[in-house]
Amino acid sequence: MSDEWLSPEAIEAWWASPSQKALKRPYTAAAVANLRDPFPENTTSNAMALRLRAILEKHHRAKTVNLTTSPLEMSSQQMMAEAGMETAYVSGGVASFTAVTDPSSDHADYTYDTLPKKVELLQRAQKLNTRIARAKGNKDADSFMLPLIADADSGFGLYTTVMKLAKLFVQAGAAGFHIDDLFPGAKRFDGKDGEAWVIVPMCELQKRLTAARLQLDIMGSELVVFYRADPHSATRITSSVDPRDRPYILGATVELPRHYASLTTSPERAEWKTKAKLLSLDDAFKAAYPEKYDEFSKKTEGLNVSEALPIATKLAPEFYFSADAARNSSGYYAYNGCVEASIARTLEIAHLVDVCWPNASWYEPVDVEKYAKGVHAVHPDKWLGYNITGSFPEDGSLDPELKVLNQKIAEWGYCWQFMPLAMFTALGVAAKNTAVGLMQGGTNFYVENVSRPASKAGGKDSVEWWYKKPAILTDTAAEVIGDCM
Ligand SMILES: C[C@](O)(C(=O)O)[C@H](CC(=O)O)C(=O)O
Ligand SMILES: [Mg+2]
Repeated sequence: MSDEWLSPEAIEAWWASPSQKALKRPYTAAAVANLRDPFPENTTSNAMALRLRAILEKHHRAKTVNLTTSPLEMSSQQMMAEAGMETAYVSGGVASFTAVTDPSSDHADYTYDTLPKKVELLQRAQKLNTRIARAKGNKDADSFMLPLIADADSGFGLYTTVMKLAKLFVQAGAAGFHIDDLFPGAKRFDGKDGEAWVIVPMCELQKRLTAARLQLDIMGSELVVFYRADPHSATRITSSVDPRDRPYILGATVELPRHYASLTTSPERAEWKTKAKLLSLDDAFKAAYPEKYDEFSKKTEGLNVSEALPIATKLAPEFYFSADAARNSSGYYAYNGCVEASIARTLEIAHLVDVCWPNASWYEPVDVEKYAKGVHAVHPDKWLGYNITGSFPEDGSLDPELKVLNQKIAEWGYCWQFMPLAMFTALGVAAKNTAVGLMQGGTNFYVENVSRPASKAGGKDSVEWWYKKPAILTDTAAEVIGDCM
């Protein structure tokens, strides 16, 4: 145990260092020192996180974007490194199919240690690669180590789980992770009924990110925290408690005999939504009583929906608005997802995170540009991330736009972009060719179409794994141990 490690002054000095100085903590260095373990366990994670920080800053300054994907295992990860990719993403969506005992669509319902375990495996694989390369005399062996940016989803619970999760990621050697504002357990991808994208209130998001930051500080961690903003896709929010969510919470403006939650069929629900004329409290009041809106607005500043509603009805006794009527059978409120909501949230929490990313399952250029402008207007030095997961039109209609997409993304100020499913899908394509080839061409197909191209693809080093590559380490160890005769 070193005095320096447990000294609040040393923690403050670290907070003033280049990697940390843009962050603002709502707690003291003394509180962090009190919570520290006797010894730091951040070595690999810190080295990789500092490497990631340098990469992000380089691209941010040059107005270029670092594009990457999600490796499934050591082989695809090594190919990414050899191809010159500078970072790698560890996707929860991919893990839902490949790192669990019961694969399913991505509901982020795997255990909270699933992604840290995946990171640990990939990290150790990278280290193995590095040892092999060094044993073969490669002076640049270190370049095989890609900083891994992992999916921490919603943090899997309240602050204690978030802290445990952050700890596991540091121990596993992650360079970064992202946390979103989804409600754990409610994530769905079909979204047919508009109930799939449920976020927590602003205060809960802030607690999550503060908990993550606190755990990283406790561990003396340089890990890069990404806020994945989901409000622009959200259709539901678990609570109306936070005044900052008031502009986006929707309520019925027409009184109907039954509330939304009591309806069971999709057509009934759709009809209800049309008849209820959903609006936010402010928009509803403004539309009904434009002449009284300024007074309402002044009197309700800083109040949440339930606090502001009685003031509205005092000013206009005939006014009807009910956020409760629009709650669904899980009790969640209706939410007007829009890019403005994502920007507003990002600006509230920017001091706690290093990278901000508007999560989208499809290319929405107008919103992507708006988000970057909105965040950079206030925080010009904040790194921005971007992803596209969705499928692309097979008729090629979007191809001309996609050809210049990365350049545009970079111009708008994004320095990191990833396509989480690219490698997963590509391996499927390669697997199909291999399976069909083996069926038709037998062993000779393997030699001609797999192992020989693998040797060529690896240059001096074959990309064929099995015994050939790591054998050099076994031989070296055997030499060191000797015969002991
Ligand atoms: C990027 C992502 O976090 C992932 O797990 O790969 C996805 C995003 C998506 O599929 O659009 C997710 O978890 O939602
Ligand atoms: Mg995910």
